[in-house]
Amino acid sequence: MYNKVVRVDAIKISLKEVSSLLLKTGSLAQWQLTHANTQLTREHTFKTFEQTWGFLTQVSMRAHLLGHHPTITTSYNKVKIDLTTHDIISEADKQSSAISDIDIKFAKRIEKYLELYSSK
Ligand SMILES: C[C@H](O)[C@H](O)[C@H]1CNC2=NC(N)=NC(=O)C2=N1
Repeated sequence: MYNKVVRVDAIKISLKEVSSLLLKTGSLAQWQLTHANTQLTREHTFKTFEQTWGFLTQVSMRAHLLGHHPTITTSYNKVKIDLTTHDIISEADKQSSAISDIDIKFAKRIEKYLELYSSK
């Protein structure tokens, strides 16, 4: 069981590394780089409303565990998830967010959850 909460610093991931994960052969092939390459976005359509909220419940519980909270947009059986790390100031243009190791870790976990649901 988890009996301690440890705060870890997010580590910025290079655009090159992120892009390699998004390739057709990459583990995040279904994700997109958005918002001027500061966010990872995944869209999915579920067969039913119940499946949608079963999935979102898993995501919300994991977000709470990680202390890392995606922006979630949902309508009936459609879900859009945006992941970014606000705690990193991107050197490029001092944007308020960038993609970190925690976003990659969470995105991979989300792919595992999605394997449990057949899409529409
Ligand atoms: C202090 C707090 O844990 C941090 O600000 C967390 C909160 N949740 C977060 N969620 C996301 N998506 N990005 C963050 O950088 C982030 N930071």
